[in-house]
Amino acid sequence: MAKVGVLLLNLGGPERIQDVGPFLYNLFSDPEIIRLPNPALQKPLAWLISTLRAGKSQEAYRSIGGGSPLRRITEQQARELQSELRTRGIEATSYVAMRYWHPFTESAVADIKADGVEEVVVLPLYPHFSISTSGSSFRELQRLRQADSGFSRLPIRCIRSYYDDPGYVGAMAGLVAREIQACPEPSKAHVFFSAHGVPKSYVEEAGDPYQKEIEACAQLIMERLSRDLGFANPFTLAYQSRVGPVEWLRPYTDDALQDLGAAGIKDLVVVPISFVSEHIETLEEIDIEYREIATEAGIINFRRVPALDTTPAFINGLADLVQQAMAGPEVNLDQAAELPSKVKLYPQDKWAWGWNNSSEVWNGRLAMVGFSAFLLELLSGKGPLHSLGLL
Ligand SMILES: C=CC1=C(C)c2cc3[nH]c(cc4nc(cc5[nH]c(cc1n2)c(C)c5CCC(=O)O)C(CCC(=O)O)=C4C)c(C)c3C=C
Ligand SMILES: [Fe+2]
Ligand SMILES: [Fe+2]
Repeated sequence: MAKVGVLLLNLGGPERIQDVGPFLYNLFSDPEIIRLPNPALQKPLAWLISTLRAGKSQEAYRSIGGGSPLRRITEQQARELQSELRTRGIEATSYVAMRYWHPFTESAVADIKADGVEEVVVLPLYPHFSISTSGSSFRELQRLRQADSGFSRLPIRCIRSYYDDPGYVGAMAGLVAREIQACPEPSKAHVFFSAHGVPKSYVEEAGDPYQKEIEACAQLIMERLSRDLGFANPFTLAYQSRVGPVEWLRPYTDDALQDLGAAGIKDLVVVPISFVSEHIETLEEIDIEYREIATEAGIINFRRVPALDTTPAFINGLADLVQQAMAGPEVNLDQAAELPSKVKLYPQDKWAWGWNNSSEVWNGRLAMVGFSAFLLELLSGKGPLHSLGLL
């Protein structure tokens, strides 16, 4: 039997407060996170945004103990998946590849090669595909494969997403059911799915299937709750973690919580739907920030469903996915990262008046020109801001 390497993809998180700045710089340097018409400006802009955001982010990481638990949990998931696969007679070894922090994708690939792995199964720890998450990690792996003939020779089977997989959906429904049952009047609890947001343009202009996969997933979890346990609770889906000034998927979680409070909802079961591990956006954003907003809006009982972490039903579901992938054809990284509709992100080259997509593109371009001039002035010490005594 071939030696199988299961490569788990995740985003990574700063383990100590001093990691926050460099972690954010890596994240904002990724064109799949911030898309610029001019790639030369990516790094300067990443530096600027990470510098501006670092204070707020550090404060959030401090409030959850000084760092992200993502590496510890992901490595635990990897160990438990490996042991489940071995129990099933599959000689697999699992590896963790983080996109923006340690252990980086390069080091996972180096370990795969050093261990003499003969075939690879790529499994994102993102159940729903997005350009900004699995898509970005697939592209990073593709770059490494193209630069390395040893790695590129290994057969590869990529799992693109599994938002509709019965194992994953069942594991989520099990966790949601426990929180509904813990409510004073279970049948009255309102189920509130809070998915990580993405900018609206990813979906509407670039063809990101993320929103469709999230909507279908929430529906499937509710159907499973109804089929297996007879629950017929009302539910809402909203999007959290907005960053920057552009429009993201709506409704926003904070607005939706206020609306539900105003509508008289008292018992809320909050389901963090895009995440399979506890991390800053569950522990800080939901448990602290959104809980406060909900309480102010009149919600009395705010119960947050825990993330899947190493829930046995989830680990079993992941093992099933790996087994299915191994039994199926090769699926390369290009196929895994492909978008259903290929739409250019910056199609509007013609000027058009008004607040429209074209004006947003031109605003972005003008901002880039202004930003470059500012950087040049900072470096050269000469320019209009110095003349005015502002620098
Ligand atoms: C600016 C754009 C961002 C997009 C788009 C985005 C999408 C996205 N992210 C996750 C999951 C995670 N994000 C995490 C951290 C994180 N993400 C962004 C920005 C975007 N994410 C920032 C700035 C940060 C850093 C934290 C902060 O300052 O807010 C993490 C790691 C968290 C940890 O514990 O360290 C995860 C995981 C998903 C699922 C997603 C889109 C589908
Ligand atoms: Fe994120
Ligand atoms: Fe985020």
